[in-house]
Parts: sequence; structure tokens; C-alpha cells
Amino acid sequence: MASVTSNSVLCRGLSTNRVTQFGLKNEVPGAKVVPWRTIGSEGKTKGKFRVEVKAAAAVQIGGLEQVKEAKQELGLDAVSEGELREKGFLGMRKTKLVCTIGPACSSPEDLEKLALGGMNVARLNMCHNTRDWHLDVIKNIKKLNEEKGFCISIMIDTEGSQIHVLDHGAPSSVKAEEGSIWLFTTQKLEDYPPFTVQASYDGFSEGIEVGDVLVIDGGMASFEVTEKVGNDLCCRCSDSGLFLPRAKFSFWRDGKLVARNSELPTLSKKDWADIEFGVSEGVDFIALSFVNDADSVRQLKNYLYMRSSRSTRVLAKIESLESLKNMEEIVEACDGIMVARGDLGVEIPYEQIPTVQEEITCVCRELNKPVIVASQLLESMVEYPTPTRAEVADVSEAVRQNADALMLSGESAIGLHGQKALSVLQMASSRMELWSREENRQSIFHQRPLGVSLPDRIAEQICNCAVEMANNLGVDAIFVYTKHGRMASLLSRNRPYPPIFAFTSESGTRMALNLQWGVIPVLVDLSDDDMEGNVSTTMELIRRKGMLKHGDVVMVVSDLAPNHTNCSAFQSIQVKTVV
Ligand SMILES: Nc1ncnc2c1ncn2[C@@H]1O[C@H](COP(=O)(O)OP(=O)(O)OP(=O)(O)O)[C@@H](O)[C@H]1O
Ligand SMILES: CC(=O)C(=O)O
Ligand SMILES: [K+]
Ligand SMILES: [Mg+2]
Repeated sequence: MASVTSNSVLCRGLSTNRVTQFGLKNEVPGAKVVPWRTIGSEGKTKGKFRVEVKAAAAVQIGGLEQVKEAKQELGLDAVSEGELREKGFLGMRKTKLVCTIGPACSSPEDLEKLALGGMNVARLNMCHNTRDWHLDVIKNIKKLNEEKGFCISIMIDTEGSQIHVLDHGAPSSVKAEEGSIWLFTTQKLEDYPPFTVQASYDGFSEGIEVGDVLVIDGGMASFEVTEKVGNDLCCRCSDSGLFLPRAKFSFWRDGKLVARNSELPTLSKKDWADIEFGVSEGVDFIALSFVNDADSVRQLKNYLYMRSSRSTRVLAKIESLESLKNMEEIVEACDGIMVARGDLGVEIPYEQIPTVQEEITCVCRELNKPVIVASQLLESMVEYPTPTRAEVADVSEAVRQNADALMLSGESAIGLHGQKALSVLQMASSRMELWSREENRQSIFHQRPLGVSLPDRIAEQICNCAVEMANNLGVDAIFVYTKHGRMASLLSRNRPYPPIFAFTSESGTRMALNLQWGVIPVLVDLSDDDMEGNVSTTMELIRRKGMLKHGDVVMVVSDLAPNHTNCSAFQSIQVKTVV
């Protein structure tokens, strides 16, 4: 029978100055192993706040009475379980992986291969294919989750409004030679003659002047506007290149973007219909394309609230000049961010993308929102079976910047080597995480305080301290018990060395946590009023599966209310050793 020894600091809310006075942040991590008594001697109840100390009490787990529900299922996904058995706690990958599902990977067999390869979130781009096609994919993923024990969250990505090519008279790409003359029009014709391109937005040429430069896909080809004829633009190709289907337009004057996309609504009629579809199919994330400000994010969140679909999380895609200007307020309003480098590179000069990416990931860390780095990570693998060295460096850099997740686009959707591309992401991120840990790169994060209310501030301090302690003590895993995922995300924000097992009884919380760095969400029945019971039950369930063994040290962090306190907030850190 395993037993566990435990050291714990129990903190009961509710008065600000007491927390500061006890110096939780400074004292607990600094004192490393047994700092409890110092705190305990001062820790008599004053006001409404109290710090208690439990000294090295041996807690038996494994006794039948204590493990009431040991029969119950532990909702730990098959991939995390396999990874843990193979590589141990510290070997578990922290960076999450998102795959865009397209015709190259939408069969149940291919989806299963991606699931086995570590896909955490499947992305459906509503720009492409039919709703029935998307519905089929959603059903297949849910079936895999139910029948094969995977835990793959589903994201839909809205089309949004953007000026792009609707038709250029050819089924695929068209070459534009330098000096050739082209007509850009919104006229609806049966057939588009050569050198004629239909634009997607009737007002695309408003405010555009002769001499402006029309750039395709952020630099695939460029044209100088030579004449305006009604709404149409006559242009001369000044830099030869390719028109891909749906190629995007941007206009430049004196080296600056003439921002046209920001005039279009972020949520079109079609987007609302797609959102309605996603909500009724129970998707976990809605990624909002071409967000310009926080209003559209709030509008969608309000809508989801009214639809009683609060577990659907809203991700804002940063892919326009306007969204960069309003980045902080957008990050605050949303549940997560995607750095959509494809379209961003149409709106800003591409040499600015690396610094902008770093800025966005930093703001997301500070404001504690998960961030996905997306587009062209392994673009060459759409065709070739190995990545370029530069692509591997780009992936590694995103991991070094502590992005929560990396995304495959065409590599998985239409590529010849989707599974291999996923394994490149998985290997490159594991390698970079190991290096960061060995080099002690994650040690100190100076986090901007987030919480305003005292319980929120306590939760934040507890998580900051817990991670510093966990790293200093070299614990094997952090266990956190959470309803809405807040404590788990606060722990993840500090990027600890050990993995964070987030136990929750809410399925929506589990699916949302799939996107967060280092968090392994586990679905399990939790009692609202028996914290010790929750801890012993879950530890026993994991131990019985052979995944906890003699000598393992687990840090337990919780914010569920136990029955033996009449306080509204209760947070604790305990360190347990399996003996
Ligand atoms: N569901 C799908 N059906 C068919 N093709 C798809 C599908 N999803 C993606 N693709 C193809 O994969 C390519 C890459 O996908 P991705 O969604 O990243 O591109 P995108 O259209 O440029 O993205 P966005 O419009 O969101 O900026 C697309 O250009 C498209 O050709
Ligand atoms: C992903 C996406 O929408 C982009 O990179 O533009
Ligand atoms: K999209
Ligand atoms: Mg885009």
C-alpha cells in the first residue's frame, strides 16, 4: 500500500494586507523545503485571513475507506498516458499542437493517426469546403474521443471579411508577367477573360488613387494602379509573380498600407451562420478572423453567454494592422490568441513578423491568455518529406518564446506529409523544452499582477509560489483541482518544469485546457466539499494505473472549497511524497 507524506500551506481568504504581510511570494519559495514554521508562528487568525501549517503528516492513500470511488474512471487521454509511461513525467511535451483538417487528413484513419501523433486541437477553416463536410469531421473526431480515449478539442475558424480574388479565369494559379496590363473588377461575368480578376468586395477600390501599389498575398506579385474606370482598377504588373486562388489584396501608398480591410465587418452573415453551426455541434473554440478591436470579441462572447454556451472559448486572430494597434484590449477581451502570420504578412512588411510575434506572445503571457503561433511553420512539407532547417529554427523559436501552441495549416490540410509534419513539431518542441529546462531558461518570470479581488490575487500568488517551489524542489508533477481552469492556467503561465495535471469534473474546462502549455487536463468526478478525498482518490487512481511510484513527489494545488471551512475562498499547496 502506498502512503504519502505531506507538507502544506493552507491559505484562507479574505484580507489583502495579511497576504502581503505573510510575504507568501517572498517567504515560501525562498525557504525552499521547510519554511512552514516561520509562517506558522505568525499565522494566527487576524482579520479574516489565516495561514495554517500542517507539518509532515503522513497521509495514507490506498485504504479502501478513503478511496470511495477508486472504481471510477480517470479521464486521462490515451496519448498523455502513453507518453507518461514511455518518457516519465518530465518527458511529457508541454507545447500544444493544432492541426488544420482538410481533404488530405479528414478520413477517420488519418484523423486517428494525427491523434496518435499528438494533435491536441483540430482546426476547421470555414473558408473552405461545405458545412456537411465539416460536420462529418466533427462527428469523426468526437467518435475517436469517445471510442478510443483521445482528447481532441475542436476549433472552427471563421471566414471573416477580407478583400481577395474571387475569380481570375483559371482553376488554379495564374502567372503575372512584369509589364502586363490587368483589370481588377467587381463586375460579375460568366467567364473572366485573360488578365481580368474579380475582387470579393464591391468597395475595394474606394479611396484608391492612380500610382498606388496593389500587392498580392503580401508580395507574391505587385501592380501599379494606372487608371480608375468607375469602380474598376487598371493596373500594370510591376513585380511578376503568381495569383493563387483566393489570393489576398493590399494597397500601399508611399510605403504605407492603405488599410481597407478594417472597413469590412469582422462577423459577416455567413460567419454568424457558421458560428451557430459550431455552437450547435458543441465545438470548443471559435477563432475569429480579421478581428479589428475588442468589440467584435465581446459581441461574440455575449452571444455565447446568451446561448448558454459558456464553455465555447473565443480566440481572436491577430492578422490585421488594426488588430495590432488594439492588441492589448483584444487580448484582454478574448480567451486566447492566434498569431495568424499568413494574413499578417499581407498587412505589414514581412520582416516585421518575428518581432510582432514576440510582442504578441509576451502580452499573452502577461495577461494569461493562451497563444497559438500559426502559418507556414513547415510550409515546405506541403510538398517535401523533410522540413528546411530554417523552418525547424522558426518552430524552435516559437517554443523558446513560450507559445502555448503551434499550428499546422496546409501541411496537414492538403499536404503530402501531414503526419510527418506533426512529428517534426512534436520532436522540435520537445527538444527545445528540454534545452530550456537544462539551461534553466524558465526560472524567473516577472509577471505583471493580474487579479483585482483578493481571492483572485491569492490564487495568483499561490500559483506563482507553487511553480517556484516545484522547480526548486524538483517535484515530478503538479496536480491541480479546478472547476473553470483558472488555477491551472495561472500555473501554466509560470511555465513550470513538471507537467500540470488539471483534474476537473467539467468537460468544457477539460477541452479548453487542451490549448494551454504544459497542462494535461483530466476528467474525474470531484466532490465540492471534500478536498482531501479528491486528492487521495485521484492519486490512488493514478497510482493504480502504475503511473505514480515510490519516491515520486507531487505538488498539489487547489482552490475548491472544502466543507471544514466557512470561508468562501480556500487555496492550498501541499507537497506529497509517495513512499
Ligand atoms: N476544409 C478544407 N477543405 C479544402 N481545403 C482546405 C480546407 N482547409 C484548408 N484547406 C486548404 O489548405 C490551405 C491551408 O489552410 P489554411 O486554413 O491555413 O489557409 P488559409 O485559407 O490561408 O487560412 P485563412 O483563410 O484562415 O487565413 C488552404 O489554402 C486550402 O487550400
Ligand atoms: C491562420 C491564418 O488565418 C493566417 O495565417 O492568416
Ligand atoms: K479562416
Ligand atoms: Mg488568415
